[in-house]
Amino acid sequence: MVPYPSSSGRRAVFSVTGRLLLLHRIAPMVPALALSVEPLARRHHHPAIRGFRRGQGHAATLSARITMLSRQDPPGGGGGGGAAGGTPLYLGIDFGTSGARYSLIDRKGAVHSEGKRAYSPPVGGGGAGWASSWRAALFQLLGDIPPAHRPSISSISIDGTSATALIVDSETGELLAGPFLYNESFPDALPAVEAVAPANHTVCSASSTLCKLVSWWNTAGAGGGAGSAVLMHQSDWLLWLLHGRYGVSDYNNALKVGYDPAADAYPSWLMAQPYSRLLPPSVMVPGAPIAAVRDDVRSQYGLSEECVVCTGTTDSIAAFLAARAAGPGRAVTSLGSTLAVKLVSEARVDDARFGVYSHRLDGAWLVGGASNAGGAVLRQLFGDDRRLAALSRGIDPAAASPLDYYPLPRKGERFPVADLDMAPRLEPRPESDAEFLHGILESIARIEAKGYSLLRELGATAVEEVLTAGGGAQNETWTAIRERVLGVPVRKAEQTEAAYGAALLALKGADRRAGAMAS
Ligand SMILES: Nc1ncnc2c1ncn2[C@@H]1O[C@H](COP(=O)(O)OP(=O)(O)O)[C@@H](O)[C@H]1O
Ligand SMILES: O=C(CO)[C@H](O)[C@H](O)COP(=O)(O)O
Repeated sequence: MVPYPSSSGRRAVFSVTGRLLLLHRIAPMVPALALSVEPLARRHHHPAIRGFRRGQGHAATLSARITMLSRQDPPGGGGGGGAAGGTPLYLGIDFGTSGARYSLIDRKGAVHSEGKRAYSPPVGGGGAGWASSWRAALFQLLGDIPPAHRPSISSISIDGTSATALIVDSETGELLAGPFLYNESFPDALPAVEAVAPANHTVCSASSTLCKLVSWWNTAGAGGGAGSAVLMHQSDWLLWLLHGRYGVSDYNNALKVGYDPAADAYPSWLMAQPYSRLLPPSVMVPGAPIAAVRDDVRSQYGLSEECVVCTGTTDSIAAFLAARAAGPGRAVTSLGSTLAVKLVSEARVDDARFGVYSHRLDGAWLVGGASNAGGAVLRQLFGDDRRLAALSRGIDPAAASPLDYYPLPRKGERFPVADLDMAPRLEPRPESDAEFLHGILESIARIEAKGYSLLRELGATAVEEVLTAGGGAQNETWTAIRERVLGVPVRKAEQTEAAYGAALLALKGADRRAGAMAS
């Protein structure tokens, strides 16, 4: 057995099959999550963890396969060279649907290092496997950062997919239930949520975080099983792995559990519910300093004692931040696995009937929603991105496709139509793959256009320009099709990765901490 370096009173050993098992209890603050991690992770002795229990109380054997896709060292500042003169650096990490990425920037916004890791759920599926994949990807990415840069990292922030939540035991750190993913729906809980929330409130969607919490509460929590259970959003949980404190979130992630960003508080109708005690009590602005990095993680990865972990946001808001769109009428469409629109609006608009909600960002309202039609269906139908790019080059974006699809990866749509039972529509399929792709790209553009016109109909500021983020932003043909269909200028953002937006939040958090220390 290979002894795991003991630290803060815990030990774990790798079994001969390279599986990480914990021999005895560990410091309660250390995240508890037992997984049999492929030997790959052995190189990064990340904090040991405890038995991983889902609602059934049985240890789950999970294997997270991590594939390092790429790491680019920036020209001139890469490899072991490190930031010149120890320039303070700010780390953003994005946990999207298909993978995790990091971006390490300086105060001027120059990228000193970036990288990504694809993750895949363990064989046999299972929600719990996602937590182990995310956790493994987090520590793999920290290990991918050039060691020479790490002491200069002043702050860290993480974005995750919205309405993605976990139920954790705050006594042991063990995962009690979930993760419940952003596009999973819990219609069983909808009547109970609609009975307490205002009509058409953001939480009145079966995929809302509140429906996920209430569904768990009705099956496991109400009977007293909720003792020390707490709700954590995906980015809260990943940040907690770094700082070890419970009860902290941000007002973007907390929106879909019912937090009111205008009042900057949970509404009384929510606080009156028995399950409200699971909610994170400290909901802060995105990019607020939380705490220093935990000693074991800091020493493991060579981070500075000054490095501070900061609150995060959701992935599409991080992408919005990266695009630096400013002013009413400016919008960012994230073309990732899904299609998420964010429009800067003077008026707040929330209407669960259409999957429309408003996020607060500093003094503005980001009105929008997210459709399940997006890159996921492209990958499903055309395989890798290179083929997508090659086929796209054969399409004339000036010609409108006569094909009328609704390209969902599976049943269920959130925006601009909130319909759990909406089925994909991808017929008739032409002989030519290029024609088929043209129809799909144009049909997703029509969904995007419908989304922006719906926001206008509901009272939001009219869209004047759209910047594009996410993997689909690379597709110039699609950009041209979208510009024709939307009827407003559409262009690729200079920074298309949400991780860059998370790094900007880390920069804000470092400045907030400096300001607080100075006052
Ligand atoms: N050239 C391209 N044209 C259209 N879509 C693309 C292209 N390259 C990548 N994509 C899409 O981008 C998506 C991945 O983008 P990303 O922003 O990483 O998404 P997420 O964070 O949701 O996983 C994939 O679903 C893929 O289909
Ligand atoms: O679809 C998603 C997956 O990438 C988004 O995370 C999410 O639905 C968008 O939510 P929000 O508008 O709260 O950022």
